[in-house]
Amino acid sequence: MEVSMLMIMGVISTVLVSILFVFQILFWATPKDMEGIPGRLGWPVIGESFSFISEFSSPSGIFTFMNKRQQKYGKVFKSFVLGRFTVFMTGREASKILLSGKDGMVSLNLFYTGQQVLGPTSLLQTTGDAHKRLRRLIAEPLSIDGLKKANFKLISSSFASLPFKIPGTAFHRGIKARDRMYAMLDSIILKRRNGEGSFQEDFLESLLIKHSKLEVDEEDDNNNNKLTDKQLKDNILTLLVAGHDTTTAALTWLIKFLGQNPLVLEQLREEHLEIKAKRESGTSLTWAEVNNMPYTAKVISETLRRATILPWYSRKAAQDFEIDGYKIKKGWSVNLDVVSIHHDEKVFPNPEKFDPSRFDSPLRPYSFLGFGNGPRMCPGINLAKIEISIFIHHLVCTYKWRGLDEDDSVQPTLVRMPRNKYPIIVEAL
Ligand code: HEM
Repeated sequence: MEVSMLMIMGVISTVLVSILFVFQILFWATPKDMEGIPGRLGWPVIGESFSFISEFSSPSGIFTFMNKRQQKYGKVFKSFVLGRFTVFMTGREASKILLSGKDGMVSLNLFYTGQQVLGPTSLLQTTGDAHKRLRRLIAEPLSIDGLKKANFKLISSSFASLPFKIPGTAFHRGIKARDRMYAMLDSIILKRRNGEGSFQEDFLESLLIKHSKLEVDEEDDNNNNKLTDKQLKDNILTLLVAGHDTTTAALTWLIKFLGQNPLVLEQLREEHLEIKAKRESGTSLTWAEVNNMPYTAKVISETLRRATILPWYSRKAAQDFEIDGYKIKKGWSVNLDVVSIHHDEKVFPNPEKFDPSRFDSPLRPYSFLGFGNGPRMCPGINLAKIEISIFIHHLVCTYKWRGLDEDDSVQPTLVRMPRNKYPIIVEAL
């Protein structure tokens, strides 16, 4: 049964893809409105996706792809990548317009597969006032005050790229993983509501106590402060997905950059050994200590600048607007090229160098976007910084390490990560 279903679905998909292919070859052209935007679309159907993906995995990452085209066409150019007509843009002006979300100018532009896996009430799928409300409710336990109480555990989940829900595909596995996560959350929520098991003061508990209700009651004045179980589950999943790969990638790049920059490591270690020396032996790091690690904070920012873990921020124009003299039309996919912003020589001289002292004095807004900016700025910023700071403390106080494979290529996934995952040999100091 499973095999014949598979075959039928395979044939249907092949026919559909072939029709799409022929259609695209026959009618392949820039959408009329986009003609005024410089740039080229590349081959029918695939556009410039091959060079996009192959340059994505090169040591300088997507920067080469962007830089070549910016030299030729300027800060705003069009392309066709990963199945979409897209306008790429860079610079502080573009960041301000796309990230500040002023006047509802843009909305988030998730791929179809991401939309399916995350569920309709995820923070990433809502816009405008609904988004603001969800952020207020979901992000509160992630604030510094919330975190002081919480013991938030991150579990991995998966995203997929090709939209074929056929057994064996990444998309299918992602949907299955999502369903397993929902079932797990259902059973945990039920147990907690019935008071079964030991009480746990964690992120889920704080959401359940404060916000959860079984159904939205239109008559209830407090409605605005409550979440249904569906909204709770969609958003816990969203936080897990958004928080897991980003944090692990940041830690991997951090270890790589520190290994390659012994002077930075030495200065970082000094900061942490000093903190450790002042602490009574056997006690844990305190909030006051984590909040007073100035050099560590700069090392984290420089890691996020140099690695640019999320290399572009994707939006959909919610209305017509103009940027650098080009008219952007409602419905277009517009991507902010963050790698170029983080490698702008005027703001970050010698941009390839790993140099935390760049953050000695404050930068102009929208020059550094490690956690984004505006209404969609990362709500996990505090949690991520705390996790990384604590990790650094134990790492540099206890261990030394060396890289086993200095291959510099990058994994071609949405979250930038060294392709070899940077294996190391660790020894006690
Ligand atoms: C080093 C780790 C992290 C980095 C570099 C990072 C980076 C970012 C960036 C750049 C954005 C904005 C993207 C855009 O404007 O399109 C973002 C959004 C987001 N991040 Fe993070 N993040 C990290 C950790 C986390 C953690 C730990 C969580 C959850 C606990 C999290 C949850 C989210 C969510 C839910 C959004 C979407 C917010 C919205 O659309 O309103 N992130 N992150």
